[in-house]
Amino acid sequence: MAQALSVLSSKRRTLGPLVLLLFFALYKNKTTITNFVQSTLKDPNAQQTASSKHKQKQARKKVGVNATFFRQMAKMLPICIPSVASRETGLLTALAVVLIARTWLDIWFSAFNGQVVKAIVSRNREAFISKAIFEFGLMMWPMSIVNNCLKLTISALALCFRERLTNHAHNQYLNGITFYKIANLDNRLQNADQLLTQDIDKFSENLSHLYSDIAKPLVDICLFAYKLGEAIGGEAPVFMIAYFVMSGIVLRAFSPPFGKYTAIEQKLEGDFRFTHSRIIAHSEEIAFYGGGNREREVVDSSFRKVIINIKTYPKSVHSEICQWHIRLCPCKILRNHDCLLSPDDPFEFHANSAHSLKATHHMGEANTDPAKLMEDYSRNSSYLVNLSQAVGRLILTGRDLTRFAGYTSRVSELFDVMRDVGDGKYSRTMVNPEKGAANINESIDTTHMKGRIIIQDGVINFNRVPIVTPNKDILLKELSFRVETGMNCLISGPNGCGKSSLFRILGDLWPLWGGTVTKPAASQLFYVPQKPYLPLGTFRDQIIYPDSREDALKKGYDDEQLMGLLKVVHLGYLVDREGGWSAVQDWAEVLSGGEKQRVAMARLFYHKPQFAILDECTSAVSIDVEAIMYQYARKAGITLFTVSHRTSLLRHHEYLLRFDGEGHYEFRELDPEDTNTAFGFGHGKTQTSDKYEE
Ligand SMILES: Nc1ncnc2c1ncn2[C@@H]1O[C@H](COP(=O)(O)OP(=O)(O)OP(=O)(O)O)[C@@H](O)[C@H]1O
Repeated sequence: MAQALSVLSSKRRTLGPLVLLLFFALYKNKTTITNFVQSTLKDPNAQQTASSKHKQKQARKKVGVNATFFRQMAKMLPICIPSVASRETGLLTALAVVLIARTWLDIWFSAFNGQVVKAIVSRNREAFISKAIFEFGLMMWPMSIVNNCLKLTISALALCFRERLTNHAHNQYLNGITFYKIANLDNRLQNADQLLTQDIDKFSENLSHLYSDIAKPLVDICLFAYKLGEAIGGEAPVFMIAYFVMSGIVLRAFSPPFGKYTAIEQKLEGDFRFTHSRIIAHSEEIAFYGGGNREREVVDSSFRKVIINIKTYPKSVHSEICQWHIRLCPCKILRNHDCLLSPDDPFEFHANSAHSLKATHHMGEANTDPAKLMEDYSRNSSYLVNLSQAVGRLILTGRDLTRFAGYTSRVSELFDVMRDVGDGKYSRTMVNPEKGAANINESIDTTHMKGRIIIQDGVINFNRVPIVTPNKDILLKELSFRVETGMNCLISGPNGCGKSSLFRILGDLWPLWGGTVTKPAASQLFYVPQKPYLPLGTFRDQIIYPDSREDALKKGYDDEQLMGLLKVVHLGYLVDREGGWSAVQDWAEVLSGGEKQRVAMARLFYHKPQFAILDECTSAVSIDVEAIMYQYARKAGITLFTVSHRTSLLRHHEYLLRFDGEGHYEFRELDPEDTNTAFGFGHGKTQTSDKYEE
């Protein structure tokens, strides 16, 4: 009874933190309260704002420990732990063993503490030396080994999770042209690079910690509660656990939406990183324009958003309240509890210890030996502190779990988008013409589209194919033409009329909305853009990309053969200049614009496809070398589609496909002398860009 009264009196002290929490919750929810007051006063404007805000809120995804989180985890966990016989299961088991060992050592340490205190109080020199020096010295070894094993196992587990998730993500991201679709068709993900690198890493690290953060306190609670029950009866652990459960519920109810904050934080970090990546990618252009200051504004503004988000987010205030309420407050209460008197006050201790232990000692008669009482005090106090810390840690893990939900939401969205895009579904925000300029989110399922593809060698045939952008803008209602091997075709038209779009449809980058496309297999179509892509690797890799050296040798191309191709494009000098075929450089920086375009043409000759699409890809090449390259292509049996405004190219083509930019086109045989109609001269929108011909 005395104990119960004491517990009640201690409870008063918990009101302080609860009041603080209430204020904190009111502060946090002030927007909600304002909305509530406004709607109660029936202000129509306020109501409208509240309703539109509500719609916006609904539209925004809720990130937290909810049903969605558990669904997402149910999909992610099998990726992280693929089977019972996996490395991860082994590490999880090892971690469980280490955690139990750690708790066992904590229990040993609590008992040891008591014995050392007893030795000091009873002035037993021998016991003190054997305990404090020998036993403690001996136990330091397993303690440090267990602690290190704990850290090592957790980081090994995080690494395994990261490896699994990253491999899974790479398999999906680099499967076919998923990476292109994510960047160009679907606009749900911004900065996929941040998701694939940082977010997966953070998710893995948090997941591995979460396991130990949940498992360790649970083991601690069971063992320390049992030990404490044995020593002083069941009331103290029961009261303590009840106190913490209540605190947990209150803290959980009033805690800020950590999951949402984490998701926003990661997105802003991704945007910030993107601003820097752009500076690296476009350093030359920015330097020529002297755009350093402008870029600085962009980078600073992005960084400011990151900082403001972190500062606005009352993480530290909440964390302090939690720490105080959960860790320190109960310890203080329990220290003041009548069974555990202040050791600073030995007289009071002596006077009250017998009564206290009698009241709380489960084992029956209290011992009045001060040394024994001191030992019990020290050991039980240690059990209590450990128990309180374990329950406190478990509750704080709830907060970490909410933050973890933020990473889970981002990584899971990455996997969802990759899966959708891989299945031919994409979603994008489009301008809704019926509702002014309002943006709408539209999901497009390309698997239900009516377009048909027929694979056939030696021909490209478009039969009533609409040219439609991913935004569903119709550039051309129907396009029909047929080109067979040997019929080079020039494509002309004003900017933005859909020339490149035609090839995106031909190359399966964009969905086919209707009609029939007949074309050879993908390996027999080759695309050469105006700005050629130069991969990481050796100079040889630039010519044979995406083949490896082994592939090239299998096709009969050794370095000598490759040199033959380089000579066709007048680049034979480059091999010596750059240090040989195996030299590795940042080729995009080292080569000039014309050299890059000629490397791309050498690559075309190496692959020798049936058809090639040359999209303004010789704009920086001199006319004489350009002519040599076109003649070589014809000899090699490569049929060309050329997008260009250069009149010098007319003689290399037999057919013309001309768009007028207003939804019309013509397909006809080409008269090499007829430069006016070929390029639509006189048409307001058409322009030439041939700097070499003047
Ligand atoms: N990923 C995309 N999403 C939405 N619209 C796009 C996308 N790419 C291009 N477009 C739009 O499609 C239209 C046609 O673009 P396309 O690149 O085919 O033009 P083009 O005829 O090749 O122009 P240019 O001669 O300037 O290269 C343009 O209005 C462009 O804005």
